[in-house]
This record gives sequence, C-alpha cells and structure tokens, in this order.
Amino acid sequence: MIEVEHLSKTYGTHRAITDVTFRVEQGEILGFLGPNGAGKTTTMRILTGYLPATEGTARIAGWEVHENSMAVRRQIGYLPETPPLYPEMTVEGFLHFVARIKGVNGGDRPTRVAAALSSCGLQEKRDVLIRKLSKGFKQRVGIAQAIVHDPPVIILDEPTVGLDPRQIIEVRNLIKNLGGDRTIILSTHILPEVSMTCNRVAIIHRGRVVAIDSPDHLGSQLTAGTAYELEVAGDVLLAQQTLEQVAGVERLEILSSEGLAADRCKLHVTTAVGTDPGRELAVALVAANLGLYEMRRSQATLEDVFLQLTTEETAINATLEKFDSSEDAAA
Ligand SMILES: Nc1ncnc2c1ncn2[C@@H]1O[C@H](COP(=O)(O)OP(=O)(O)OP(=O)(O)O)[C@@H](O)[C@H]1O
Repeated sequence: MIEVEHLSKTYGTHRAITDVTFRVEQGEILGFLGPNGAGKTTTMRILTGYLPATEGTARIAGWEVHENSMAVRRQIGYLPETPPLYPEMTVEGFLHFVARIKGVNGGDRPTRVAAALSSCGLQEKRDVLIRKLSKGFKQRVGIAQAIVHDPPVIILDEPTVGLDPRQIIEVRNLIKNLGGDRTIILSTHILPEVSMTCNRVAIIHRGRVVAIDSPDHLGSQLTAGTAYELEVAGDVLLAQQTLEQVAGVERLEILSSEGLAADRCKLHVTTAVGTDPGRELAVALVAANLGLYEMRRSQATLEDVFLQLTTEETAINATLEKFDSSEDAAA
C-alpha cells in the first residue's frame, strides 16, 4: 500500500533524511519512532504530497506522491503535528466543511460525518464549538477530519503529544480501532506508544531508518538472544570455562565481585539469537561442582534496542552495514 524508496530531503545545505526505504502493507500500523529532529515529520510531509523529496520516490496505492499529489491526498487522511482546526466552528459543522473540501459528494456527507463522529467518540460533542473542547477532544476532532473522506491510508504525526495520560490511552485505543483494513503510519518519540499500537516499527535516527521490524522481533534481532546474570560459588576461571562450553553461549563477561562473599563471583552470559540454554547453564555449573546462588534471565527490550541504536554511533554503523550487506545479498 505504501512503498518508499531511497528518499532523501535536503533543506538548503541541511540533509534532513537520507536514503529512507520501507514498505507498509494494507492493514498494517507502522510506528515511526525517533528522537526529536530525526526526520519523522519530513518523511510524513513527503508522503502526504506536501513537500517534494530531493531524491527517491514514494508511492501510495500505486500513485507516485509528488506527480499525483491530488489523487494521493484523496487516498490519505493526514493529522499534522498541529491539527488544522477552526475554533469558531462546531465539531459537526467543521467535519461537514472538511468533507466538502475533500470532495465527498453532498449526498454522502451526512453519512461520512456521522461515521467520523462515531469512530472518534464525538457524538456528544457534535454541537460544541471547537475552541471549548479539551485538548484530548480537539485531537479526536483532528483525527476525525483526517478520516472523514474514508481514506485507506492514515498518517498521524505525533498524535498523542501534549495529552494527559488518560487522553493518551483513549487516543491510542482510537487509533487501534481505526486499523483493520486501513493502513496507518504514526510518528512518535514515545516508546510505549509503538509497542502498544503498532504491528511494526521503523526506528529513524539522524534521517536514516536504522531498523524496521515488529516490536517483539526488534528486541531479539539486533542484540543477542537472551542474557543471564549468574552468581556462582567456586573458582571463577573454572566457572568461566564451564559456561563457555555450553552450546549457545556467545559472550561471557566476569562482573565486579564487590560486595560478594569471598568465594563468589558474578558472570554475565549472552546467548546466540534463537537459543535459551538456561537449563544447560545450571546443569553444567552443578556438574563442575560449582555453587549456583543466583540466576537471572533478561530479554533485550525494544527500549534497549532504541537506546542502543540512537545513542551508540558504533551500533548504528554496525546496523547500517548489516542492512547494506543484506540488501547486497538480496540483489
Ligand atoms: N523547513 C525546514 N528548514 C530547514 N531545516 C528543517 C526544516 N524542517 C525540518 N528541518 C530540519 O530537518 C531535520 C528533521 O526534522 P523533522 O521535523 O523532520 O524531524 P522530526 O523527527 O519530525 O522531529 P520533531 O519530533 O522534533 O518534529 C531537523 O534537523 C530539522 O531541524
């Protein structure tokens, strides 16, 4: 439904996005996650036909966005960071107005407006002036204006920014309910937002997509599979050798033994993707006559991945190389 290939955008001499490539299939909710200034808004403005790309192409439902910007706008509902609302109009009056300018024909308008009011939980506010609404309800009106012409694609730029925690939950649920057949891209710099609402997440950093996958897969794909922290009694070198021989162990680190009893040591074991040899680690230690006093398992979370990708230059470069080599292999 959405195909983005090698998009770049330069403002003057400043490169805002570089070689952004991704696809979104019909019915998917893709989260566009990145810190402030990463290039989310720029990408969304190109996709919606409001901004030309410097290089690359973007297609929505088969239409190249820049060459067919009017046709593309009919396929898209767009909620910019600041919703375009007329405060002196009532909610219903405003939605009728938007339906008209988006080309919904007169006969269909009452049905479309009623559907948008209902989807966004706005029926009771239909006669209220927009300026009298809370920020959360204003945001719902912003989403209602994006969907009033029943577009197959919805693009939401930071839809929960500035809302209180209750409003955030309501807007997230609303977005999930809009899914189904519709294809949705939402941008955010808030991690839980993508885990809770999206099927897939694209992490964007300094204008580049540095990872794209399901929230769960990202946790395991980019770092090793599982990690264990172990407190062992006995000779530390024997413990190290014993653990290193267990199948699946990829990396072993001896941690500081500060605060531990004299014969104790702490080790951190990282295992290969797709392996989880917890039982074998315990059995091997006991078989070597070592004492096992603590064993804690942890999985890399989306937060670990996001921090790793957006704070460590080396990790980003490694990921970019990995992406380049997988593209080479695919070519
Ligand atoms: N009109 C513009 N002229 C010059 N530079 C711009 C313009 N718009 C954005 N930029 C720069 O391009 C980069 C990407 O900005 P963009 O707004 O796309 O990021 P973002 O991820 O949406 O961030 P935010 O969440 O802060 O809006 C930033 O460095 C920004 O300063």
